[in-house]
Amino acid sequence: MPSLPLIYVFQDADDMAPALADYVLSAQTAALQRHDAFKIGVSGGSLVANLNKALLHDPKVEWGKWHIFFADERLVPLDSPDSNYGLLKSGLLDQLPEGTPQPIVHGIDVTKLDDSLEIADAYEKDLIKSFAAKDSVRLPAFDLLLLGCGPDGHTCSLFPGHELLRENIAWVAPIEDSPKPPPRRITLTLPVVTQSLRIAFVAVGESKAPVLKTVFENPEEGLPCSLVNEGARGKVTWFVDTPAVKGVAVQKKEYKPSNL
Ligand SMILES: O=C1O[C@H](COP(=O)(O)O)[C@@H](O)[C@H](O)[C@H]1O
Repeated sequence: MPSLPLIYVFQDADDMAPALADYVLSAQTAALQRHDAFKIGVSGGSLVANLNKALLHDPKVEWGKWHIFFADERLVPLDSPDSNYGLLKSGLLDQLPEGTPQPIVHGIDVTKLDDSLEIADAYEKDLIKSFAAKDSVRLPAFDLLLLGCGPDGHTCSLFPGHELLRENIAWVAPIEDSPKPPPRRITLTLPVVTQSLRIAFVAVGESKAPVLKTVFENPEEGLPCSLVNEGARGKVTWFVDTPAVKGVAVQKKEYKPSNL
């Protein structure tokens, strides 16, 4: 089992899309064989546009069997431009061809927006129910977690140097002081992230190059993305484009389609 993350580099987002689709579909196949459902966690941000390119017109995606959770969510109304739910809906799900079976999307309880702890606890209860982890001791294992990497190295709403990086009891935690607006959010915690069966980061564009240099060349700095690379050894794949790794010393691999 490889201990370093696999890093696939593509010319640009369009070039990346077929490989990303293939990777997601192979996770979907494995999940459907395992439990006839695909339990996937997604980030917001730039990831959604890349998912749109990869999956929107792919007939092999069994949307009706998808259970979509959020790796993190901002505590804002669902129709706010800051909502990760809203972004996924407008940026992908609303564009699916008419008649496409709809996935089950696990959003936050927006009636409790002023109580971040209550929202985090309710989301955790949803995970307990959805993953049948009744004793709430066994961590939920997403079939696939698709993550972004912020320019500061944050992923989910786990920010560099933040105390939440040490959270090892809660599965879902509130954050009231996110350095990136909006400040109030909930996030999966690191133990839940690294428990996932597969994790893929998607990072596109030159603006990601400085942070990816630190993530890959100086993992000892402990940026959240490096902590995921380390904590989920052997399960992490990066999909990046050439500008995102300009000047970064990484061992690039060529993507081999899974022949689905
Ligand atoms: O605030 C957030 O940012 C990260 C990174 O976003 P990106 O646009 O730089 O890719 C995102 O993954 C996370 O879900 C979001 O809440």
